[in-house]
Amino acid sequence: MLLHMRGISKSFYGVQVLDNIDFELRPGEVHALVGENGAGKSTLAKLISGAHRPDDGYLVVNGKPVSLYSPIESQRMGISMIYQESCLVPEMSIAENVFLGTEPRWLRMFTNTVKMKRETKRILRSLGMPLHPNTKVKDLSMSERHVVAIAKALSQKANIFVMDEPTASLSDAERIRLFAMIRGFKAEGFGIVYITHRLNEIFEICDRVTVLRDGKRVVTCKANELTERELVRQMVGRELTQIFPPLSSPTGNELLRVENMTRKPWFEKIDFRLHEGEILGITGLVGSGTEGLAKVIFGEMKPESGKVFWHKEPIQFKTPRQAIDLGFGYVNRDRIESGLFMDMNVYRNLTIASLKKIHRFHMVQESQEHDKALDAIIQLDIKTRDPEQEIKFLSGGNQQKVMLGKWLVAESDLYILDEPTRGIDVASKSELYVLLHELVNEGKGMIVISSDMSELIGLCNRILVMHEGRIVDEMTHGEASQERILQSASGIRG
Ligand SMILES: Nc1ncnc2c1ncn2[C@@H]1O[C@H](COP(=O)(O)OP(=O)(O)OP(=O)(O)O)[C@@H](O)[C@H]1O
Repeated sequence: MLLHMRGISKSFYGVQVLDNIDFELRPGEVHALVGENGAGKSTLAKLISGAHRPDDGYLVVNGKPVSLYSPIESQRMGISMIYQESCLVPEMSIAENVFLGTEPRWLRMFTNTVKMKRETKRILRSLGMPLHPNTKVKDLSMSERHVVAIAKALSQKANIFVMDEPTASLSDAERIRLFAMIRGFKAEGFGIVYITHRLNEIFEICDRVTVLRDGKRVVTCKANELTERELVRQMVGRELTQIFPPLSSPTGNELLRVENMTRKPWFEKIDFRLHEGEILGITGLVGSGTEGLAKVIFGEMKPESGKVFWHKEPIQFKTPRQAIDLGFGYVNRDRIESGLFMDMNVYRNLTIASLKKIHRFHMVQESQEHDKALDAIIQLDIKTRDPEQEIKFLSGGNQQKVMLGKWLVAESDLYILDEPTRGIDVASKSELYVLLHELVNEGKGMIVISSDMSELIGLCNRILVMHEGRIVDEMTHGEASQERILQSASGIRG
């Protein structure tokens, strides 16, 4: 057994987050860890990687009991936590990142850069990605950064990898490459703890699955012993029959019009309209221009040319503040950059875009602020011990809900949502889809940018597909299929 955990319990400020958990990892196994937002998955992962110490229970790693519970000890024992790109220093080269903190020495004094580069090159080759060790991490794509994070783990001679939502920001092609790499690790006898909300991945790559619910282990079994429906029932504790609410057709007036909009190198000559009551989906492969388009509409980036009309009146934003004042809300795909203030409490993060409305004599009306924020907490079922809690202590999925909640509190009229359900569990997703429908039924407009094709097809009235900065296809809800979207996004059709 590579990893053996028995009777693990953990509380934060008196709130039990993990309760008597048993978990194990065998050589050559990918063991999925799933559950709703806040179920305790990341906390368990942090216990394995030594970032937290259990209140009760014990861990045995590669046959040795863990005593210190520190990241350095767990690294020495063969564990590596692969945090997407966040553990890398963008300004440093690949080789410097791979050996950061473990640089090979020459005469005990000087860094042996030649050895460092040679070793980096060898590891990258073995991973099937022959990047130059001198390349700066900031110049790499998301999946290349991922490979560097894995190379770093391998350089530390790890045989247990903990991956927390590793495919969340990867394209389809990048995901396939990661899975090939994981299969290689299995063949070497390495073990992987794999946390995901994408349930189809469990059947594709995982051998066993453990479901957590409210900090308790509900079941551990072979992945092929469960159907997706049963898995969801175990996670949620009830049957979840319909994910998407029925679509109503938009009948409203034109809300937004984008005309001949260009911002190179992101996109060119973009034209589209959005109506009251409409959910417009926009999709494309990584680099197709969808992210830049959202930023330009929200005033975060200036267009080179083109016009935007709001209720048929031309508008030109100098700052996002002007967009917010006009009723625009924008959920950025990157949670770190998104305008969440990690050291502020949940209340303030939810009301930050609406403070102008709840000011009186230059003072924030606290009771009004709390009232509005609590509505959003209830509507989105945000799991927080106390809304006065700093948002950094919320689980990832619950932070994502706060990003959306901010625009509910602001009572926005246009929602630009870029990957809005990233990191959100399946039950919360279905509740969120109902909420989005309620908003458009009130006459609001919504642009949903998503790489999840089933989400687009289930949720949107119309879908635009972008390829290399241009809109290459447009389809109604009835015309949409995964095949057509994929073909258009790859430039095969249109
Ligand atoms: N350092 C901390 N201090 C206080 N509470 C914490 C801390 N870390 C986690 N929690 C709480 O523990 C609970 C479990 O969080 P955890 O991040 O493990 O959930 P998760 O299953 O990974 O959720 P998600 O799917 O949203 O990522 C949450 O209620 C969270 O707010």
